[in-house]
Amino acid sequence: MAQQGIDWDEDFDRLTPSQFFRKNKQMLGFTGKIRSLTIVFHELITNSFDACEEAGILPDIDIELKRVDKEHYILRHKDNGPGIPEDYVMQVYCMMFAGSKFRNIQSRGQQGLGCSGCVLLSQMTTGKPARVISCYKEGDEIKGVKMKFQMDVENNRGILMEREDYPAESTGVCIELQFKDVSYSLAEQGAFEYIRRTMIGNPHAKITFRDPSGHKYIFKRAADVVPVQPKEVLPHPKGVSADDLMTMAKNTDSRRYKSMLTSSLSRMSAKRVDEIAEMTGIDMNKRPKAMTFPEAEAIVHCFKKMKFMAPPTDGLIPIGSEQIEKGMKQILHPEFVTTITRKPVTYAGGVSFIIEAGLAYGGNSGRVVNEKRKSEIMRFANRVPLTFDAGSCAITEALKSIDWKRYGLKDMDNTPLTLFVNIISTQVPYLSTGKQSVSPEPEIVHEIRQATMKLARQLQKHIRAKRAAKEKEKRSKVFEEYVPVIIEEAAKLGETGVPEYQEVLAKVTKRALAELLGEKVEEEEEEEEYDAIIMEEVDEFGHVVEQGNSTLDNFIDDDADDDFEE
Ligand SMILES: Nc1ncnc2c1ncn2[C@@H]1O[C@H](COP(=O)(O)OP(=O)(O)OP(=O)(O)O)[C@@H](O)[C@H]1O
Repeated sequence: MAQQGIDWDEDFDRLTPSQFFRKNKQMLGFTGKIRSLTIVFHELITNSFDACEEAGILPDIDIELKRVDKEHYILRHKDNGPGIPEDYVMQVYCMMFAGSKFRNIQSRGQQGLGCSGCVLLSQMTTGKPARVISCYKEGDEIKGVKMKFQMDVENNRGILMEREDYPAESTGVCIELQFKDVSYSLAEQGAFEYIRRTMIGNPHAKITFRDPSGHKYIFKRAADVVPVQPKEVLPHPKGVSADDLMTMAKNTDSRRYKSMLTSSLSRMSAKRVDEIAEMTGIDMNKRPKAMTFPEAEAIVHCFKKMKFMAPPTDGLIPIGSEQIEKGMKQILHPEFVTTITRKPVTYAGGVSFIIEAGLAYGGNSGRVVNEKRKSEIMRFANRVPLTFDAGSCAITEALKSIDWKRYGLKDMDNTPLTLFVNIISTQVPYLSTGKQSVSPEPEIVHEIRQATMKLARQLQKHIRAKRAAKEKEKRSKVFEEYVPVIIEEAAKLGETGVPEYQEVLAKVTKRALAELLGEKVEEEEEEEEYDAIIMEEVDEFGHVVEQGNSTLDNFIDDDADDDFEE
């Protein structure tokens, strides 16, 4: 009889992270053809932005997507960032959970998965190698290297196939990957829309995109300042768990519990540690390596009961309402725009975050569906557009819970309106590794509601003022039509000449109308001008459209296409 159950020698095995994600690529966000390609754009763009900003460089990104045949594409993505030193190139692109952002710092990347996920998808769908040119500084010298490699999934590392020096003039990375079973689309969840939204949240960036039909779109910079780099912040006592404390204790260089707690946590003074010692009876002079789990639990229990100052907020750098406004004006050319950046607050007791929001109305706001403009929601986390999994997201939940009718928006769906919401945090509580939706923590939902309700009130004022102005014009016309007739007829009846009445009429109509509308008579306020349109030849989305040859062709030898014949 065949043996039942587990054959431990035969069956017991372990997966490398790459093997795990090869089996579960949906966990990296790679589901569906359109979505998969958008996620690739997302990963490469966010990495370029993070790298550029860390180095104080205004991002200038060139993307080219060539269609080889239906659902088979070559993607070239080039940035002007600091580049990746040669020794790290294959780790970045072939090793899952490897990166430089595992600190308590606000950045778009958090997990060390993005780049290698793209290489994995490319390899899984085409079997083609990745090609990278990296130009980086070593001392005062700029070095360049050109590499061709594949991912060794079984061992979570890269296999180098070719390498040569590259004559570098400036720093940056250019990666070329091939994909099958993906699809380029102009739909809301497609790659083009992803770039459009990215530009609203990142007005300091420039992206040049050549689409598969050869159209070149230039999304120009609307702001010339590199965002201030957020500082790394220590975790707040209210935000740590017993397990976090155990990890700190294992990895600290401090020699006592006391110094470990004061140096690893924010808002933790020696006096507060003495209070904890008194409450728990734990000797705070012990060596951290000796910390037991029950001790860690007791300390965290104290944290929960104690009062601390809110976490420091210099680790959070919002886009800023002025910049959001610039981004929205640049891309949407709205009739009206209003933005807000709320004060930092915390969720889960100790993780700080900031909500920012913008509302654009009229112009190119909203999305065109069946030739009609509908309202649209643009969700962002740390400036990155969240394009998928809207249903479960805190932003959707908050916006759904608002009674828009109270703000005069009776048919919200059919209003030409774009609502922008961005959550800034060192720890955005994503619902999955795909990082497409934010967990609906009550504090986050509350903040989003407060921000958007404020914007809705501003819009209501604008719509009311517009309506009143129209009404004014209508009534003015009535006065202007009838008053001259009355004056002329009265003159006839009184057998006198017609007096000069135009100047008086102008004054009277203004006053009479104002009284009718219950307003104070004031000088008309001049509308604020903005130089939103800095593009030359624009298409329906308001972007420069050019035709011509690819500029990227010279960057990587064009032997990529040869691989298809292999
Ligand atoms: N274009 C680039 N220029 C310079 N460094 C880069 C670039 N792309 C990636 N890196 C480096 O490679 C590391 C790994 O990137 P990867 O996308 O895999 O993860 P991540 O950005 O850290 O996190 P996440 O998985 O959440 O996106 C980054 O942390 C960064 O240090």
